[in-house]
Amino acid sequence: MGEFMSGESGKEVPHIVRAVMQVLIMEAKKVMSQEDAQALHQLESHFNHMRSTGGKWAEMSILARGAWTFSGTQSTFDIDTAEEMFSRLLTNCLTLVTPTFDPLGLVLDPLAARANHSCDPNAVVVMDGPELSFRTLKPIGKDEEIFISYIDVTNPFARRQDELKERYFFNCKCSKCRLGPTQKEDKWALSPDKLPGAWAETADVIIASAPHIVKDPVSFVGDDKSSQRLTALQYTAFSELEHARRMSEPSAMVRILEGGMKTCFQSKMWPVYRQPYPALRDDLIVAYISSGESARFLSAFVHGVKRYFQIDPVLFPQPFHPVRVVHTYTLATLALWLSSAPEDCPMDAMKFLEHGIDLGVVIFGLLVEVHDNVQKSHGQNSSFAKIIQKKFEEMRTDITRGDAGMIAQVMGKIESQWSTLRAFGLELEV
Ligand SMILES: C[S@@+](CC[C@H](N)C(=O)[O-])C[C@H]1O[C@@H](n2cnc3c(N)ncnc32)[C@H](O)[C@@H]1O
Repeated sequence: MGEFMSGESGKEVPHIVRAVMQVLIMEAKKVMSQEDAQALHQLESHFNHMRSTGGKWAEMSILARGAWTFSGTQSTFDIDTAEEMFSRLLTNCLTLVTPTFDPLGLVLDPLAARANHSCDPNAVVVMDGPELSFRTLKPIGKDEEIFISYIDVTNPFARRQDELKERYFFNCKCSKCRLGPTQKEDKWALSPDKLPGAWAETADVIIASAPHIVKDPVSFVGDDKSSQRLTALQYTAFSELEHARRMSEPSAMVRILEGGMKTCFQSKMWPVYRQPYPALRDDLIVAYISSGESARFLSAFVHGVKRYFQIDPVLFPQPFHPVRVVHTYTLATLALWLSSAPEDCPMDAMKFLEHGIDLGVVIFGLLVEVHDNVQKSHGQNSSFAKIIQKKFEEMRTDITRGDAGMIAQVMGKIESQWSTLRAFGLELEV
């Protein structure tokens, strides 16, 4: 099974361009096995569909031409072949990620590319260096089709449908989409007419400056005035998420993400698990950590606690869902940091004491949970499972210090600590 990857930072040249160049060169120089080349050419490309997308294709075609030119394969392939390869990779590449889902580039695996999409998938793709595996989320019977997700399936119905249509050229009719916009992803906390006055005014200002927003099909809530206001706020919150994702500087990201979260929180319309509210929080946790500022680690921890109790169990119902396991591990790592660096953050120790939080018990409890689920989420022999095993052993040694009875004592405290921790997370208003 051939596998080619592209780019690590890719700031200058888009990953997709590097990937196309790499494939064209591999084919031209015949370093790709015949079997792989055959598997590659059998993949769906949607070339004709893409060419009919007007302005969007004009942009893509420039990138495809660039890849063809810089690959130096013009004497082997014509531009149509290069453009078709571009479409094929766009349809079939997966994002190359670390075991903790940090994006690195693109990967194309002709076998993995055969998996179709569902917004209620029975499998999830996990990567570990050069290895790619499908981990089950539900029992899959013999001859039953394996479905993965190509997009963020926690998004509302219209957004999922739009993304799949635009990028993959199909109308999703999965078990979840067949139910339409009726599921948890589409629930508002209140009906649109309950929008607080200050936010109604903010929405009116947004609409006055860009009236087309109220018809945006992906954010559309309804035609009456209150629904139009909610459409405008939903459009704005998603735009803020996209804006933050284009930033490279953590403090700029923090500012924009906090603004987006304010829209979701203060308008009172968003349940804590409705997108883009959780995505803004996820990115904010990462931005706080990336800022390297110790004061922000406590904020990251508190948001992580809220996510752990109130969001992840709704968005990822399986405790072994790899994303949920990684989030729990991130929380354990933050707690470890907070417990070991009180001199950097003198307020933290006080804050935890005031709340009756015993960080040692919390860290151990979180690590027990990750340890219990990592075999299913990432696989027993994965590098992530090995890291968890090592951390878990270190923590166990630290707790026992020659007295094996200490583990039982700590385990006995986990339950009461969990209600203290939950209450601590609930105190965070945003
Ligand atoms: C990565 S390929 C998946 C494999 C492809 N079905 C094949 O047989 O080679 C992605 C393409 O498969 C099709 N596809 C994937 N999931 C689908 C679904 N749930 N319903 C309809 N078409 C789907 C779309 O044409 C999409 O662009």
